[in-house]
Amino acid sequence: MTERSEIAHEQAQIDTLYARLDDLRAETRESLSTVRRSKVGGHHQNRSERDAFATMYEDTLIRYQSAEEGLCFGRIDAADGETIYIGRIGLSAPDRSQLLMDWRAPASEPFYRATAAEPSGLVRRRHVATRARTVTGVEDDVLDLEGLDEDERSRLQGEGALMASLDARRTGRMGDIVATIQSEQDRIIRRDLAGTLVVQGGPGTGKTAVALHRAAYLLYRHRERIAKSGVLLIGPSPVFLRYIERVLPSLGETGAVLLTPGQLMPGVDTALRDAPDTAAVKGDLRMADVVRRMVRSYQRVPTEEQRLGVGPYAVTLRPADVRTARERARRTDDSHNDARTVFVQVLLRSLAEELARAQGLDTPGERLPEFLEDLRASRDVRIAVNLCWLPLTPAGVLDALLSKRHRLAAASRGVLSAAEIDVLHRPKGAPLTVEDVPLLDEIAELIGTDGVPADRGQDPEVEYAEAVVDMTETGTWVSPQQLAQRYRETAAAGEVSDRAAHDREWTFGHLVADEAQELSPMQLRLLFRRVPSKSATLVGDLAQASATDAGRTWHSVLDPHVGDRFGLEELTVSYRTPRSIMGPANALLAARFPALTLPEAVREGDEAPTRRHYGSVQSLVEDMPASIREEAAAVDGGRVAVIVPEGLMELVEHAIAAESAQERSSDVLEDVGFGPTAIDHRIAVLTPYDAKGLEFDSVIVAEPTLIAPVQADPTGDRSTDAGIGALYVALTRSTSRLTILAANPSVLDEHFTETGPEADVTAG
Ligand SMILES: Nc1ncnc2c1ncn2[C@@H]1O[C@H](COP(=O)(O)OP(=O)(O)OP(=O)(O)O)[C@@H](O)[C@H]1O
Repeated sequence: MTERSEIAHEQAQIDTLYARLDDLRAETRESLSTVRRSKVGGHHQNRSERDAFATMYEDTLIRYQSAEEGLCFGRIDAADGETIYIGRIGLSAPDRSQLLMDWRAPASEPFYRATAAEPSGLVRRRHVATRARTVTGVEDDVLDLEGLDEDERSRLQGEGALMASLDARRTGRMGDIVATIQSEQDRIIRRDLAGTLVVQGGPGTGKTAVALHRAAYLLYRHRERIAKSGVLLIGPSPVFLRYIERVLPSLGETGAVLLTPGQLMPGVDTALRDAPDTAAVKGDLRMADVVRRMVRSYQRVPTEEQRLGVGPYAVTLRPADVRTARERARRTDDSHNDARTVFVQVLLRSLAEELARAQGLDTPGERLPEFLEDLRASRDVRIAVNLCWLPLTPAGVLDALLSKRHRLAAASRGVLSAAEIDVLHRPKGAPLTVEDVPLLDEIAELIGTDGVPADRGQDPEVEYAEAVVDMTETGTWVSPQQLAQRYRETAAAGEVSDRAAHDREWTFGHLVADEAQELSPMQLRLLFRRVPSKSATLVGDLAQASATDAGRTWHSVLDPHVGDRFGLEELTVSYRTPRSIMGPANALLAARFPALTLPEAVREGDEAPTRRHYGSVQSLVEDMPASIREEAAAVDGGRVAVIVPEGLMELVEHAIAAESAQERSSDVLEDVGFGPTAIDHRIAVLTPYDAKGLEFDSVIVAEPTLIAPVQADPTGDRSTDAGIGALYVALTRSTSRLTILAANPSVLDEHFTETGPEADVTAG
């Protein structure tokens, strides 16, 4: 058959599938309206049954809606003549025969795994490309060995479909890759739920894509086990979470909670980051000891006896009695605030004996309750008891620890050095940082209370629900408010996000952590507390770590948390960054990380990277608007990132604002974004940290030496390679164009050729 007749054949199939999808959607909408109409009145059980049905229909509708674009993207033909169509969801005909197989079903596995060398019982795999509901092309991989030579082409499956998707202009948001998952990725996506899995891979190897598809896979295959407890998804920054937030809804999945490490403690939402030396100390596991000692320091035995007034009488508080009460309380093994009840009970009992004696009695006897009440009413007693065992809040303890030097020194004695104590010390009431969150959580664990008032700016349920509704275009039938309300009320995804926001003790069914190389030991300790089963997927790249440490391995990172009980997979092909950029970027890294496999780019790239020299930082910044316009024009509607060292951010913002104020006609500089919503704009100006995990058609990196300083290090000690990871991140964000603007020499000089003198116009 010719390609045209093949397309016509597949069009007929696709038409049948969409017709079935339309029928099912109409049926579900009808059922949902019926349930909603009958929603008034009835007793509690009826109402909750109706709510359960409404929930089910809403979820089903969201799934159907999310499947509209690219409903079916392939088919496999088995050697025994059976043909299976593969799609975003499963569909069956009214007679229950299978029309379309969900990509996550076991029967779909060969679509992703089969190669000419190992055809998995297939003779052919076909990729079907569609636009809206129209078939635009078919591409076949012939898998029958008889029909093929030994051929390396089998390593990349569906090469045409893959390349088309990789070459497409970026939209600012990550999309799913169901149609073109590669076999090394599929193997990871379908790994068992149990245990911890680490996926190491260079920039653009699909770690984020794999992590998200794995979450969707696990929610599908183990819905019973993990949908109720949910999947916790951690990403490095708010802008990153915004970048990926549509992928799971586009796969029809809503049962995941997306948080940054600054949001892991209920009631706290911070993106402030400590300086690297402070962050390193706060992230060290020794801090668990320090905060434990700090909490215990609130359980004090006075050095002397004290006289306490109780109405007209006086009683003596004796150190020995306090010690006995403290021991009894500590023996309960309860947390500080819970054990305090026992402490107070035991201590008040002994004070009641005193009070009885003060009133001429041998023992309190039947008047005990009355004596206890008198003791509780005494201000002296209340103060004395609190001084011995104060009820605590996590924020209060942390603030005292970090702002009171003597307490910090006492809690850290023999654990931290004087220099480490110095970098921790800060003024009272300083705002909370991301690195404080695991400390707060550790304290909360020890004192047994959430204690922190809720302080989330926006309602996370409504925000998430909006993304789901927007993504799946279900707005006509389900409003974000309805969905968010349901999230709050039902045992579905929403309860999970609600609990995550309000209940520190909620435990998740699975953890997915992206950019896991950024997680400190204390952050990992917190995360594994949220997932006691240790069922986790951690994806990251040691070479992209902000804190460069060439000696760090995944074993050293995970040893304190799971020992050596974790699986390690490696991804080696960069789908994002072309060879023209990946080559020199890898060269920068190769000497520093000899143990790491640096990724091979799958695409050649048409554009050589550019490095421009300026006479001064000022001329570089002044020329920035022109550089941006040039790149925006070159990618014609695509996305541009300007990656700027933190120290230059203000200057750059100013230069762009000044230029765009002058410009009258419509100009790309009017569509420049900063901060967490930067990616909603054609031009995103980002710090190297915020650029983590993102990708753009064109990337401009400003003054690299402010990201990774050139070290004059005669000893050749590579451990001083600060910022190399961050610079590697910046360089590898591009899918096609890279421009480096530099006024000063940088570590890139030896790897990226300077562009000719015509670029040097502003040099002075
Ligand atoms: N099998 C695939 N089919 C189509 N596109 C893919 C595939 N695998 C990866 N990609 C694309 O490659 C790009 C890089 O993927 P991703 O962001 O997941 O990489 P990463 O390893 O997380 O990168 P980084 O470490 O830089 O954050 C994305 O645009 C992704 O959609």
